Amino acid sequence: MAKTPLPEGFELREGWLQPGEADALFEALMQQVRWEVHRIVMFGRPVDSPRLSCWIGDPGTGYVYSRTRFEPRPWPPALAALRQRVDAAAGVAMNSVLANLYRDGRDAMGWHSDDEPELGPRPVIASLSLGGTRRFAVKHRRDPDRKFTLELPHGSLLLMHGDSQAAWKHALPRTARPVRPRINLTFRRVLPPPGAGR
Ligand SMILES: O=C(O)CCC(=O)C(=O)O
Ligand SMILES: [Fe+2]
Repeated sequence: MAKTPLPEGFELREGWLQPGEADALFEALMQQVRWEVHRIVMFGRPVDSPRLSCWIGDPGTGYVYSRTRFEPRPWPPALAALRQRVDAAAGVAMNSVLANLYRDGRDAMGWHSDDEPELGPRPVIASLSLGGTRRFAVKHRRDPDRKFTLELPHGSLLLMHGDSQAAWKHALPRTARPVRPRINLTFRRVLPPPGAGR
């Protein structure tokens, strides 16, 4: 069936992983990832983020997120081979991934863009979804009439590139529907700080 094309900079590949492969990856990540509550700063106050997370990456890919610095944990075995496939799909050598576990419909992520300076001006982000399908909401930063939602099913890969972060915000809203736990992996390429390697 024909689907409405997404705005430039967004591309959804459903069934990027076969269901069996996606099931196995979900189970492996549940075991291998050190899931923790990240504290973020909101309106100047520290709050627990409503989900479990783990920042994973190569050494030197420390990352500031919601004004909190995270040092990456090493890559779990389940991601070692997957990483190369993500790189091939995205056309970028990813060096880090933010893993999020949404335990139920109350876990969520608020409106933001992945526009941290460490990612450079037009980052490529590859977002792999596993487990329960959740709705991903996108809205334009300047034009409130431009917005859309996407269902992100088990095994799907959402690629965001170009102006997707500079011009748009995204969120993973809460839902009152019963939903299975969901893991999302957003692979990123953190650039070395200016002056590094000289
Ligand atoms: O869970 C999702 O699909 C979104 C995650 C996200 O936006 C992020 O990690 O920056
Ligand atoms: Fe994001």
